[in-house]
Amino acid sequence: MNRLGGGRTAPSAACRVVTGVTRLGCYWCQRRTPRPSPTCQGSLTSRFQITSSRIEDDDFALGPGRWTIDPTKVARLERRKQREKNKPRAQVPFKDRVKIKTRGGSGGKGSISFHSLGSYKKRPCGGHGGKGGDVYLITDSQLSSLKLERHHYFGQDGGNGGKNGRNGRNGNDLHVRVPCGVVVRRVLDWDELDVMYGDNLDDNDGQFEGLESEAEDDERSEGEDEQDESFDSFDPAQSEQDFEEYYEALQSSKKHRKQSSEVEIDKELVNSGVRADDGMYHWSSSDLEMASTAYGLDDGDESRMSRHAVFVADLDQPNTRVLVAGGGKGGVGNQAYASRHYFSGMAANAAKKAAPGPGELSYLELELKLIADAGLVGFPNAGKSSLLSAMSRATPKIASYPFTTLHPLVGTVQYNDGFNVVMADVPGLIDGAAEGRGKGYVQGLCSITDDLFFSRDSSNLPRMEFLRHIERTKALVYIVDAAGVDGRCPVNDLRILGKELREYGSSGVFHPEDETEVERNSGDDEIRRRRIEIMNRPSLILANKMDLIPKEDTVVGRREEILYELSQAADEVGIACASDDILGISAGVSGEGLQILSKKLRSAVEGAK
Ligand SMILES: Nc1nc2c(ncn2[C@@H]2O[C@H](COP(=O)(O)OP(=O)(O)OP(=O)(O)O)[C@@H](O)[C@H]2O)c(=O)[nH]1
Ligand SMILES: [Mg+2]
Repeated sequence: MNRLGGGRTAPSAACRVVTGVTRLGCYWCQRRTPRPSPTCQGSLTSRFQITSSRIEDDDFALGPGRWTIDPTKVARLERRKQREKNKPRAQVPFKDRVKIKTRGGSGGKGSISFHSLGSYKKRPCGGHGGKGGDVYLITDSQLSSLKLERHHYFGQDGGNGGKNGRNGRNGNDLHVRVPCGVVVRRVLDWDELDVMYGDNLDDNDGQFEGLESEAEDDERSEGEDEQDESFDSFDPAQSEQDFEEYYEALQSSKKHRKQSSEVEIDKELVNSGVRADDGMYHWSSSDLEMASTAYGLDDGDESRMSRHAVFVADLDQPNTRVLVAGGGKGGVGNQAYASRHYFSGMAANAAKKAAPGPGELSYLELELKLIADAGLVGFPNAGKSSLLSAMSRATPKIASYPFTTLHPLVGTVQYNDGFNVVMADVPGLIDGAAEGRGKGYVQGLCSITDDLFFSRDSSNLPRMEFLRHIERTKALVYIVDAAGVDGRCPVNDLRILGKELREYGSSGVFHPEDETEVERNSGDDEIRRRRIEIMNRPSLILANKMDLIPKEDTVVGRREEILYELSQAADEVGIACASDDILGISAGVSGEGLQILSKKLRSAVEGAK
């Protein structure tokens, strides 16, 4: 094969891609400098720098004893490559709610095998299966969107046990990267609630494997403890009796486990609703009761039941992880019974226990609540995105039409001493936002309301969901268009913004019945508190587009007048803001007032700590 991938034949369809070729040689003899020879009639006509370009057959003009590449085609390829290089990097599409399915890897099978040689002949020697890999969610501060690669995440299966006591390898754990600020909820499905409440526990195949494998573990350790038993004192009759007792005990323990399945919901353990040490999820009985009364267990509406979700974790710190689906336990190899059931027939009963445990399956709802230090709140076209792009390295879309920004975006304001303020730009608010009016993120909301897993009523107006992205901010930055480019009055705008946020904070969008009992008592409580205190946060008020108001206005002191009126309006609606925190700026044109703004922003964020 030569560099063109063609050997001494003409380039074929299978060998068209030329990768990493820096210089073309003679097609026939591959020499850089073709020499006339009896075997080579070729001559080099052009030299090009080509990397990972696609060369078509018809690029080769094979003349008598000569070949060439169409230079215009190569130049075109080069230009295309350059264009692609200069293209702005595609932004990861924003998503703040996602539903995923996770399953831990299955355990490996336990092996049933017997020694075939020497004094150990026929003695059981099957190794145990390896444990299945777990699935974790781990936070990554580099990510800002919940746009995940897949919707299904499975841990690796454990390896099977082998002969001669070789245990299977454990499956690898899987870490799913999510941005910071993700609230994880686990969807309770019909089956799970049925198991908790229903009488038909025997029909629930596979519900108790976890428990069985725990018992297997106990027995495994028992078996291992007893491995020192002397084989000289082995009595087959006694052994048979032992085995019967053992089998009976096993059966009764299984029965017991099934009967006592409700004991699994340990009332003491359950307060947090997160995974307990035994690897199982526990829910508070009140939570389950709430589910049963809310949806009615007997009405047979499975889809409605499946919407009940339980709070699992609030991942608000970077590099924290939570186990969402545990791997199955490995099957027990028959070496565990080596001492107890010496005869192959008896040990072969171990085959029942050699089956591996399945990995845990869980359906999760992930909800991203951006964690920003400051949130930008303003009407469409006020200049929020312009301000974010002027103060940080974020590249939001800026345009003169309203609702340019349809999903939240964060940027970082960097200070010389290393201090950072993360600022969130959210879609523009309008009058009635707290009741659900507005355009921001409507596409996302439609998909959410259609979603089986969310208990939102699609007949209602879509809520201003993106406001929850400013729930976790420490400070708020209100921004109004001081020049009134769209014919708006900045002072009136501020009044409306204050009113909408107040409504959102106190009742409005906030629906306590959406919260589960566990959520109310755990991490999300903090969010509720913050939400209610939304108006008490340190705030700045910015009058943007000051460049459009001349300093020497015909109306004397027009700029000062606007700032004064804004401070009056802030007092009226109860925005926590001192008079010197009301600034005139020009975010998109002259950049005036941005320096003082960065200082004020820092002190507001620091003051809120
Ligand atoms: N004259 C002037 N125009 C500005 C200034 N800041 C922003 N603009 C213009 O105002 C228009 C809207 O700016 P954006 O930053 O997209 O406004 P926004 O608040 O993000 O708007 P939405 O995303 O639609 O909510 C753009 O045409 C900007 O060029 C400014 O300081 N002076
Ligand atoms: Mg915008």
